[in-house]
Amino acid sequence: MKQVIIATKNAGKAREFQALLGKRGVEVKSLLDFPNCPDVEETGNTFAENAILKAEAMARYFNTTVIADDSGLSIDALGGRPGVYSARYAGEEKNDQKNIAKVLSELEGVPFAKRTARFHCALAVAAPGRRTAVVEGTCEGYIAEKPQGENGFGYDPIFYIPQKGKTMAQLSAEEKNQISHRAKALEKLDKQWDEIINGKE
Ligand SMILES: O=c1nc[nH]c2c1ncn2[C@H]1C[C@H](O)[C@@H](COP(=O)(O)OP(=O)(O)OP(=O)(O)O)O1
Ligand SMILES: [Mg+2]
Repeated sequence: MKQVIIATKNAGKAREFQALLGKRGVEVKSLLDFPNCPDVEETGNTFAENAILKAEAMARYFNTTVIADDSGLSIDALGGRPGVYSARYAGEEKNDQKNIAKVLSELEGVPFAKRTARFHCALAVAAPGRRTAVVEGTCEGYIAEKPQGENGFGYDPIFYIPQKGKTMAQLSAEEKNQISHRAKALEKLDKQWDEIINGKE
């Protein structure tokens, strides 16, 4: 089976890539399989910039093709925050519960119709000696009044999808993987997929 390294230390993302790429006949390794690999500082101003930073650093480190995901939540009533700061919104410890609590308290009193938000995902594909490719996907929804559901990760319990009448965390993994920002971004790599996994290294 073909293998690809996803440059993430986020177990939730890794699980989703395993499902999404498994369907495409590709086995996924994440940085959780390489506990000694270095951390990459996310100093970019956009999801794309951060995805490129992570993918290129890890492509150099492993000397092979690497895909990185930089993603997050943009809330209109908060001027697009937490955005690229989604993971560390309530502090460097990157605690999902604390991040959710901070968002909910900032949105206190904001009526449902004004709680529009979207998940963004930028994927960068980097390989030694090749130009890095970037694709992006989004998923539209509303910020719920309180967390609901146990599935997924991150902000999923407060991300309400009107078409489903559920939060992202109330969807099964299969359902999330049909509509998520990550799935949409990955679809845009499908035409290049053969080249990505068979590319010269
Ligand atoms: O499908 C999602 N469902 C819920 N929340 C999500 C999703 N996708 C991203 N998010 C949130 C989680 C984290 O707060 C931030 C990602 O931050 P981001 O820097 O890209 O990932 P990370 O630091 O957790 O792992 P890594 O950089 O090693 O890939 O956005
Ligand atoms: Mg990160």
